[in-house]
Amino acid sequence: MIPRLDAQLIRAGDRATLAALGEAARGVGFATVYNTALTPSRVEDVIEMYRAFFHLPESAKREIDMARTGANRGWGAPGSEQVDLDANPDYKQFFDSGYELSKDDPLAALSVYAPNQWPEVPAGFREMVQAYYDDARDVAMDVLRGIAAAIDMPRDYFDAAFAKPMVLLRGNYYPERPVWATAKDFGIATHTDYGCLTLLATDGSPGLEVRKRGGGWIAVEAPPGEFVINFGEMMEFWTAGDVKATPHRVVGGMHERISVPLFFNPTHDTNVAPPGSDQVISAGDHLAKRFEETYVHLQKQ
Ligand SMILES: O=C(O)CCC(=O)C(=O)O
Ligand SMILES: [Fe+2]
Repeated sequence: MIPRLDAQLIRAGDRATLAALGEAARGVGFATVYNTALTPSRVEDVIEMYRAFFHLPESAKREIDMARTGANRGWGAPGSEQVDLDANPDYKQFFDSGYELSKDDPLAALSVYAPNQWPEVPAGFREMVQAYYDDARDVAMDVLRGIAAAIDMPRDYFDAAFAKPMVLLRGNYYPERPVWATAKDFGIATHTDYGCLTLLATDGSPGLEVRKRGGGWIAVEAPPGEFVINFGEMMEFWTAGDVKATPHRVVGGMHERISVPLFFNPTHDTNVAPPGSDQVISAGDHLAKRFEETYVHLQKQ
């Protein structure tokens, strides 16, 4: 149901692989990819680095709490994101880092390019996370080129939109599902991602569930080194609904779990409206709007 695809075959333009990718993009909206430039041991190291960060005492994480800022860089406490307004805020914690512009860049004041906040410990956290950020962006760009080809667009159709991309890298930490959790409490409640493509690494634990077109949920698991990919709202706009942004969630269970999504969002000024329409949908406006809806400290009410 969820296809497993070889990233090198996507890159090489292998017909059968692109056909499966196109089918996933138009259908269930999820696939997994393996055999990327990011080796399993590299991904494991990154996951363990995030785990060490999340295991720090709360006081250390509070030092870089994003709730003290007007943006979304640094630590997000439990209950600080509400992705579904019909559910309670998520019980997960997370750490977000993103694209930084030089101070004199005309877009530098926008909150989608806010400066990162790094913890002092664990040692080497910043370096490891930044190196992963750079390499995961290349993997995501390659997959996106494959998708363009798979849906009969020029392979480089999306390239120009990623010059100053609002790419966000997140570490999610799901503790054991709390005893107080009700039917309205989730690790992450049902949502669609906001951008173009999400490249998700997990520690291999189960938890992610993907909504089937006809209703019901499919569990998706991937060990470190195999990535779950899915498509976001901007991609659905941009392809006039050809590519699907599929709802997904994590209810959470008996064991802690780490996942590391890279949200591959384009440059702020990109128009992600359907090609040939006279609509304008600014990627930056859409992202800022979704952030203001879902981060509790940015909600306006
Ligand atoms: O942890 C997961 O498997 C999914 C996380 C997710 O959907 C998200 O962070 O947007
Ligand atoms: Fe998601």
